[in-house]
Amino acid sequence: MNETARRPQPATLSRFRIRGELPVPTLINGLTLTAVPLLLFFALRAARAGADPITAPLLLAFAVVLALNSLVYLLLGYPTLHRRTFITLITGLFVYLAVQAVEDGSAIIWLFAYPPVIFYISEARTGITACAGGLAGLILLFSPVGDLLFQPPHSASFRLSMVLALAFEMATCYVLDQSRRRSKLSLLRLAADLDHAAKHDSLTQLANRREALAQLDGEYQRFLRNRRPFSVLLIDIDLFKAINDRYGHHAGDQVIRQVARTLQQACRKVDTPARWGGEEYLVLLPETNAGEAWQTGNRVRAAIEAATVEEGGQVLRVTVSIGVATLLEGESVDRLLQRADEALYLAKHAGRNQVHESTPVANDVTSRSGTGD
Ligand SMILES: Nc1nc2c(ncn2[C@@H]2O[C@H](COP(=O)(O)OP(=O)(O)OP(=O)(O)O)[C@@H](O)[C@H]2O)c(=O)[nH]1
Repeated sequence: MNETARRPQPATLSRFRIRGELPVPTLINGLTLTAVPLLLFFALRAARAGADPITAPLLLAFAVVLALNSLVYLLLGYPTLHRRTFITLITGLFVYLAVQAVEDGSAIIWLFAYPPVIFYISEARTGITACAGGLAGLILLFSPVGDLLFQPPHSASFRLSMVLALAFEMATCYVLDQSRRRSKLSLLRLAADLDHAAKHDSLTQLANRREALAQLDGEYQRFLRNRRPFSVLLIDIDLFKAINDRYGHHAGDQVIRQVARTLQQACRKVDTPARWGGEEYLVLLPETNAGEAWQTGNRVRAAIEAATVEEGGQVLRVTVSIGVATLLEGESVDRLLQRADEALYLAKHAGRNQVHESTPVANDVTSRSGTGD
C-alpha cells in the first residue's frame, strides 16, 4: 500500500474517530435532549402569551421532529440522515427565531449556539458555508430590506453588537475547529505510522516476523472454519555471508531489498511475503494446496535467480533455497513452520538454489526437490 493510501487525509477525517473524542451522534442526541424541554418551555410561554398563533405550534413541531430524529437513529442507525436532519432542523429553527422576533426579539441570542455545533458536527466546508450564510442573513435582516419585511424590534446598537459578536464567535470557532482538525489529523497519521512500523520491516517494508505470525494465525483460524489448505514458503538467500564479506554490508542490504521486491512481484496480491529475519523470508500463501505452492516456490526461485542488483559498478546475482510446506489436517502452525524449516535445510544440503517440499509420511518428513526447470 502506498503512503497516501495508508495515511489518513483531511478529506476523510470525519470517518476516523480518536479515543476520547465525543462522537457526533452522541453530541446530537445530547443537544436534542437539552433542546426538546427548552422548546417545550418556550412553546408553552408563547401559547400563554397568545399574541402569535404560529410560534407555539411551530416550536412544538421542532421539538417533536428533533426527538423523532434521535429516536429513528437509536432504533435504526443511519448516522448521515441523523446528522443532516439535525443540521436542517437547527438551521430552520434559528432562522425562525431571528426573523419572527420570538420572545420580543431576545430569542435571536440563541444564534450564538449555532457556530460551535455546526463546526463540530459537519465538515469544515459545511461549517464555513453555514456560518457565512447565517451572518449574511443576519446583516440582511438588520438592513433596511429586513426592516421592511420583518420589522425586527432591535435597537441600532444591539444590531451592531450582535453582528460583530457573532462574526467574532464564528471566526473563533473556525480557528479552533481548524486547530482541532489539524491535531486529529496528526494524531491519526502518527497512529498509522506507528502501526505500520510495528508490522513492517524497516529495510524491506515487507511484513515483519510478528505480523507474519499474526497473519498465519488468521489463516489458521480460516482453515479451521473452511478447511481450505494454506501453504508457506521459507526462503533463505544462498551464501549471503560471502556477499557481505566481499562487497560490504551496504551491498548485502541492497540484495536483501532486491529479493524482497522480487518476492512482491512474483507473488499474488493475497499472498503475504514477510522478512522472517536476517536473510530469511517467509511467504504465506492463503488457500493454496501443495501443488500450487510447489509451483509458486519454483517461480519465486527462478525470479530471484534472474534478478540483478547493481552496487558500486558491480552487478550482483543471488540464488535462494526454499522450503515448502502445506498445512495438514490436525497440524499446528508451529509444526507447519518446523516442516518448512526442515525442507529448507534439505534444499541447502542438496546444493542450494532449489525448492524442497515437505511431505510428512508416518510422522516423518520426506520431500521432493528440484529447481523447477
Ligand atoms: N547486510 C546484511 N547482512 C545481514 C543482515 N541480516 C543478517 N545478515 C548476515 O547474513 C549472513 C547469514 O549468513 P549464514 O547464516 O552463515 O548463511 P549464508 O552465508 O547465507 O549461507 P547458507 O545459508 O548456508 O547458504 C550473516 O553474515 C549475517 O550477518 C542484514 O540485515 N543486512
